Amino acid sequence: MAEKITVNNGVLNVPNNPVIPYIEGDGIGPDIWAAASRVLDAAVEKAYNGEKKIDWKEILVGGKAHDKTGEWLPEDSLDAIREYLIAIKGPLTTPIGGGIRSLNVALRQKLDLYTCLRPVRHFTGVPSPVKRPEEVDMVIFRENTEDIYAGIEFQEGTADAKKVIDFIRNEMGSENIRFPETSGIGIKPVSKEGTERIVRSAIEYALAEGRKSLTLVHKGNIMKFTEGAFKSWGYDLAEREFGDKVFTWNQYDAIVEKEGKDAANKAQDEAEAAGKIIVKDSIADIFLQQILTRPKEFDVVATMNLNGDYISDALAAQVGGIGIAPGANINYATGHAIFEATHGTAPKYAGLDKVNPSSVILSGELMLRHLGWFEAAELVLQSMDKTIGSKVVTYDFARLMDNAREVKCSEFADELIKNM
Ligand SMILES: NC(=O)C1=CN([C@@H]2O[C@H](COP(=O)(O)OP(=O)(O)OC[C@H]3O[C@@H](n4cnc5c(N)ncnc54)[C@H](OP(=O)(O)O)[C@@H]3O)[C@@H](O)[C@H]2O)C=CC1
Ligand SMILES: O=C(O)CCC(=O)C(=O)O
Ligand SMILES: [Mg+2]
Repeated sequence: MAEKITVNNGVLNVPNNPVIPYIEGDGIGPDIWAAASRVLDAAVEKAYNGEKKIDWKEILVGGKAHDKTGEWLPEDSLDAIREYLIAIKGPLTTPIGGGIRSLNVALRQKLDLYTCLRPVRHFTGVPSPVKRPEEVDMVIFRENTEDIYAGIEFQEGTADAKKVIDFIRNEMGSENIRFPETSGIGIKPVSKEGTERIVRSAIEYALAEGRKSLTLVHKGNIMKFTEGAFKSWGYDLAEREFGDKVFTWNQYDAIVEKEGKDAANKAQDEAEAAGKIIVKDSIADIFLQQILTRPKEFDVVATMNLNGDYISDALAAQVGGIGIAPGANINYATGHAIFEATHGTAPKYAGLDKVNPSSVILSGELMLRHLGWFEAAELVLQSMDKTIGSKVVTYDFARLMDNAREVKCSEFADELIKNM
């Protein structure tokens, strides 16, 4: 009998037949969801000989919801995720420059899914534009509820924009709005609480997974009280809450000042040898260069919303592209989580049964792992390795590989199931 997943003190209780809501998504959503759900079902069936099975429950959000109910994000759908805790979704369209605000962002905000977890690793045989893609093995913790991404914006020419601009100029005395008559305005909230909970999640993950370092990525030299504060709050939290489990670059600098560079290097070497997490930071622009030139130096990454958005697509390119980039939006305290691919609705490919379903399949793999269904998750990974290794791939990989056999989205799912 199908049952609900429940949570007790942050620990999930997962029955053998959990109800899991899914949102098919817009654009390529129906193609990739059809392929992904078959693969996930097959992995669970094979791993547990039919003892476990997911009871998928469709919920409507996006174009399909609007067509059927007149609403883009029906309250019923939100209630279903609140009730069943864990959901998985395809991509949802957001119009540019006007129209509805992002439903993807709204889901994250309404359910307070503050962690956007995006692991980036290379699968053997996947084509890449870089020489050593196997050196990329990073896990991005993107803050998911704040920053300029929160959607607090005032359109150019409106009374609201004028009011905000007048306030900034007249009450706050700022002369820095270059063209006050024709500016739109966006607000960038970054809080101590928001920073601390994402950095805490990232350090807990790094410790649990035996990772080596955490890099706080920011543009704090320019945006001092938002991105700069993220860095300072992050270091403070690491030292305060994780004590001798971490060694931070703050501590390194303090040793340099008192005892010199050699002593600081020695302290860092000792910390590494003792298995402590090295907490460091990097300014966002140079970080984007160094993930290309020195990927081995980066491991777990914590950053704000917009940086995390850019970084996740840039890193995905290094390991074969956005067609293979999974993700999850999680609130570790309430137990709510929505698993979703990093990419969007790729409208030009909608309905062609062409695109790579791997991002949603691997988001499902993350979900299985999150549920504690490790055997099924492993089957998905093994079969992905085997299928790509035999050069049976969708168009995105085929165009970068020699002698590949290009298959459709649904055929790629068939191959994965065959190879389990
Ligand atoms: N979480 C979400 O639901 C997200 C939603 N969006 C929304 O999606 C819409 C379209 O955004 P857009 O900027 O075009 O970005 P997309 O990620 O949708 O697509 C950009 C390009 O990425 C490649 N791509 C995307 N998905 C796949 C896949 N599964 N397999 C292979 N290649 C893939 C294609 O490249 P190529 O053309 O080279 O083949 C595609 O043209 C927008 O409305 C945007 O707001 C965007 C990101 C996330
Ligand atoms: O919500 C959207 O339309 C885009 C979101 C996005 O790019 C992301 O979360 O990576
Ligand atoms: Mg994005």
